[in-house]
Amino acid sequence: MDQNRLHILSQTPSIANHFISELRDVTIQTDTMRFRKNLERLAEVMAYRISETLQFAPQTIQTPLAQTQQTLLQEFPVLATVLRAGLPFHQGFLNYFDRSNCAFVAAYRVEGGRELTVHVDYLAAPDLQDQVLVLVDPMLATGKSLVQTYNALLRFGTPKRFIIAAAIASPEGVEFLHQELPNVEIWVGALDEKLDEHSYIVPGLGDAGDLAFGAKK
Ligand SMILES: O=P(O)(O)OC[C@H]1O[C@H](OP(=O)(O)OP(=O)(O)O)[C@H](O)[C@@H]1O
Ligand SMILES: O=c1cc[nH]c(=O)[nH]1
Ligand SMILES: [Mg+2]
Repeated sequence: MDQNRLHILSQTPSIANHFISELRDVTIQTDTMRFRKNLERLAEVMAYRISETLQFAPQTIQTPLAQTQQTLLQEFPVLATVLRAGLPFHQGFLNYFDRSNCAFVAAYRVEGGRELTVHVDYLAAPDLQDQVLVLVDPMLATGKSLVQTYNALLRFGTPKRFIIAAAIASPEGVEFLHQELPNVEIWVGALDEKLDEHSYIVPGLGDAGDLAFGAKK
């Protein structure tokens, strides 16, 4: 796998590993508020790490006592999020990139057929032309949701840089994204072993949307 286009937070031991293991832990994850908070906390760490790769420039700031030069972000990335599991992860990014414009997409996996399909309907986005786009979704399983979401977002303009941020990814999903979206940069909390026969990530954490917001009927 191309290391320049795939960044795995858990490869560098940090407090993020605690958030990831609590997300996975079958006992701790039953506390839905803690589950959402851990997604948010992991997103904050990832936002910080991604911020180090963005463009900064010196800017003059007036304190009550004097002027000082600070090196500040030149532009905030657009944060796009896939409902519904994406919401707590999105909040973590927004906590740090607090001036970002946001896009929301409703995409869901339709299970039960011979092949898993993804349905995209609601889409609201700002102008994406020449923006840095960060597409956040905690689970990168087959990668179909993210590829379809990105393709649907292109009608709002072509970003100059495209970053995907996920909590947990499968090797199959990462491979698929690299194939379908040649310039994508992928950031993940952890890269897991495989997908199971229902396209769930193993070991993974289960169904992120259900764990955050309750089982779908
Ligand atoms: O990589 P893929 O195979 O496309 O799967 C990943 C998608 O699955 C989850 O959403 P889900 O469809 O379960 O919807 P939900 O957030 O409403 O639970 C997750 O948040 C991703 O969007
Ligand atoms: O393992 C998976 C795969 C897709 N969506 C989830 O929430 N979990
Ligand atoms: Mg789900």
